[in-house]
Amino acid sequence: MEDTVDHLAHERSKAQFNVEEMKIIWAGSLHALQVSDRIAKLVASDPGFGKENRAVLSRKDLFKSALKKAAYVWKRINELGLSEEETSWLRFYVDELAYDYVHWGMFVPAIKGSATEEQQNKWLPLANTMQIIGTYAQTELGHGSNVRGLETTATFDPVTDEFIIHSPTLTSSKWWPGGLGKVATHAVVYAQLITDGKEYGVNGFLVQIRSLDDHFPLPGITVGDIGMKFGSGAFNSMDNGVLRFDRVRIPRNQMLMRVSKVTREGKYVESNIPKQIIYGAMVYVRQTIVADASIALSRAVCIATRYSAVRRQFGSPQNDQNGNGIETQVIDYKTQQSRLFPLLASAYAFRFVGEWLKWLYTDLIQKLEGNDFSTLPEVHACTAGLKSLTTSAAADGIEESRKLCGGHGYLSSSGLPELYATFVPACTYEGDNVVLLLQVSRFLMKTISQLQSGKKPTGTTAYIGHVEHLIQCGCNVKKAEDWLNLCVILEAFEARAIRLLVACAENLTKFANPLQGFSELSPDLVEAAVAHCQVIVVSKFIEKLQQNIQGIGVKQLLETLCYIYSLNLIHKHLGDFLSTRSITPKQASLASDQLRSLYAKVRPNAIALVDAFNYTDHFLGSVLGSYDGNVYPKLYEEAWKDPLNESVVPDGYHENIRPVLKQQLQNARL
Ligand SMILES: CCCCCCCC/C=C\CCCCCCCCCCC/C=C/C(=O)SCCNC(=O)CCNC(=O)[C@H](O)C(C)(C)COP(=O)(O)OP(=O)(O)OC[C@H]1O[C@@H](n2cnc3c(N)ncnc32)[C@H](O)[C@@H]1OP(=O)(O)O
Ligand SMILES: Cc1cc2nc3c(=O)[nH]c(=O)nc-3n(C[C@H](O)[C@H](O)[C@H](O)COP(=O)(O)OP(=O)(O)OC[C@H]3O[C@@H](n4cnc5c(N)ncnc54)[C@H](O)[C@@H]3O)c2cc1C
Repeated sequence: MEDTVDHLAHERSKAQFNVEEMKIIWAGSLHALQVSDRIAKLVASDPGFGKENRAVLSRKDLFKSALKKAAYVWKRINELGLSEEETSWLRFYVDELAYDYVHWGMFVPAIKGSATEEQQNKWLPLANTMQIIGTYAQTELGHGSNVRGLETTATFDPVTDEFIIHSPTLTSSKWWPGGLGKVATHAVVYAQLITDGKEYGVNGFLVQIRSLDDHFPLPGITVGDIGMKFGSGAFNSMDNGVLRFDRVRIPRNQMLMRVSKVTREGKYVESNIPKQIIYGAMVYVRQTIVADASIALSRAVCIATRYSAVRRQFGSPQNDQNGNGIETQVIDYKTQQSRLFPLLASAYAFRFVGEWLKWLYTDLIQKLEGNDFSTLPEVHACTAGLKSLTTSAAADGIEESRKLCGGHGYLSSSGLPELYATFVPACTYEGDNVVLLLQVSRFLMKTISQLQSGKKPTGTTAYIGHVEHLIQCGCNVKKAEDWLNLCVILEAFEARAIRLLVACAENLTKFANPLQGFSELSPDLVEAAVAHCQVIVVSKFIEKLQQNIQGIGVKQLLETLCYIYSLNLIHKHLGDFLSTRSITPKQASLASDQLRSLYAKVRPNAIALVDAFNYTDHFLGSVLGSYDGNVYPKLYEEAWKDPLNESVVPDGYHENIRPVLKQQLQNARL
């Protein structure tokens, strides 16, 4: 008989804030909550979107199942006439990685960002109706981070008015593009443009790779899948691919020509649009990955928090002297709280910074339409830095959540192993996280050097303009409660960041060769970039608190989470804060005292804070994290579904177990 008891009801009754209002804050608006909730329920109730145990499927079955779901997604979108907003929620809740992620997430944005209006008019209707399926073919076997080092060539032939796309070496083979291996019919291919015997750097080209009639590769094209990836399920439903060109010809007008073009005569012509716009699809996706990080982390934290409230270990004050009675909920252990609650706070922090980053990106797009490119460097630095910071923290946080669930967290049915395996490559794709932080530090060093010429930093670097104050200011905290001041916290973060940045800038001047200096100091530069990105996250959390926040207790809880996020970072990066004298050892110890009180404030609200994510059991896909907390029957039931339990005596018994046992028996008799 099905258990309908809510095992977490008592926990829910302890909440000191309005959960429904918090749901609105998490979703971004009442409208967003209503739409997402409606689509989540639609997905959860449709058997076509049922989640099989992906971990036990063979690669081929996994891939076939992802194809089937992607086709069903497309069918339902069309049948239901879903809007763009509803469609993205649908994909989100279906939660199955397939070629369509790269088609919509990169191929279409690359065309929108780098193609001329005429080219967009031709290609976007085809892509938007999926008459063609595209991928983003930039990375090669030999080069991923170093985009300028790509080896694929696109040589203009003025006789036929065509480009010849060629893979001159093994290392020039395109390697990794999602959806390329088995599905994509087209690709935006990044290649070195050559015309009139001269090289003009990397540009994008729209290339058809498979026949639209029989799906065979077109002449001159070699294409396939690059093989199994990390973990069970996870990215293995995606056909990341390899692609080689043997002098494949495409019409000249399939070069994406918004930024620069090649004329009929073969002349390379640059526009006044910055060349970096061809990297625009990456900026777009990095911004979306920050939102992914908050989702992935909140999902793991939701599972770990609910399970921690259900799981009991060891005695409690209510026990009798024999240790019998109610055991302690593991969420009540202070060590569990000090590991779990900062992750909960980070999930909220990343949600808010992601929301702000989306605004910053939208603002950039509006400015670009008016040929205003002024904010591009800052948007590049923010998207690169925040993508790096949030994905690294989320990946670590998912793994910590697994450990917080003890042994059961290691079971596939906990949902955590696959969540980790699916999310961890976000630290690499769309730019290796260290490489991206080096981009941020390059931008920051430039900002600092421009101070001397009187240029006033703006936006996220505005605090750098207060360098004199921040270099010499001291933190005023004298007792633990003094840390409950957002201005004090923000100033400590700004002081630490600027002191690290200025130290890097000063050290760089000691090198005659700036490039050598940059390389020599790169570990310090990365640390300074992280400190700067943390200033952004903390300040955007604080800005969120200044908005009109409705609902009993909601603002107070968010403030508590903001303090936990910040003070825990101080605790984690204590070396930086102390070595830059941004705080004293005594203040560091007061921050730890304050953190303990903050954890106590979160404790009664923990379950309600994860309920506010509004995740369905279908989306969570975890026997440990289900809403009702009915963990043990679900774990037990799930175990019996494993293919190994289909027979009582396993396949292979007669060949490989019985002979061993027999041997043991004979040895014993001798
Ligand atoms: C689903 C299964 C169930 C499991 C559960 C899962 C649930 C989990 C929940 C959520 C998870 C959701 C997961 C979703 C998954 C989605 C699928 C994702 C698909 C992934 C697709 C990936 C695609 C890719 O990776 S595409 C390839 C990306 N490649 C890179 O990023 C390369 C990185 N390298 C570079 O960007 C550059 O080469 C460089 C910037 C590092 C260096 O370039 P270079 O030109 O040499 O640079 P430099 O000289 O330093 O710079 C020149 C100036 O240009 C400026 N600049 C550089 N880049 C940019 C830019 N992008 N925009 C603007 N400006 C830029 C730079 O600052 C310099 O400026 P300056 O003024 O001269 O200083
Ligand atoms: C799941 C997945 C999906 C992907 N999808 C796509 C796709 O759809 N399309 C596509 O084109 N690509 C895709 N990629 C490729 C991805 O973009 C690259 O792997 C990524 O940009 C990193 O490049 P790399 O592999 O060359 O790493 P490398 O640059 O070789 O990095 C190796 C190591 O070197 C370090 N390093 C490199 N350069 C520097 C430096 N200058 N200073 C200091 N350290 C450095 C890095 O930090 C790292 O530790 C995907 C990758 C993955 C894992």
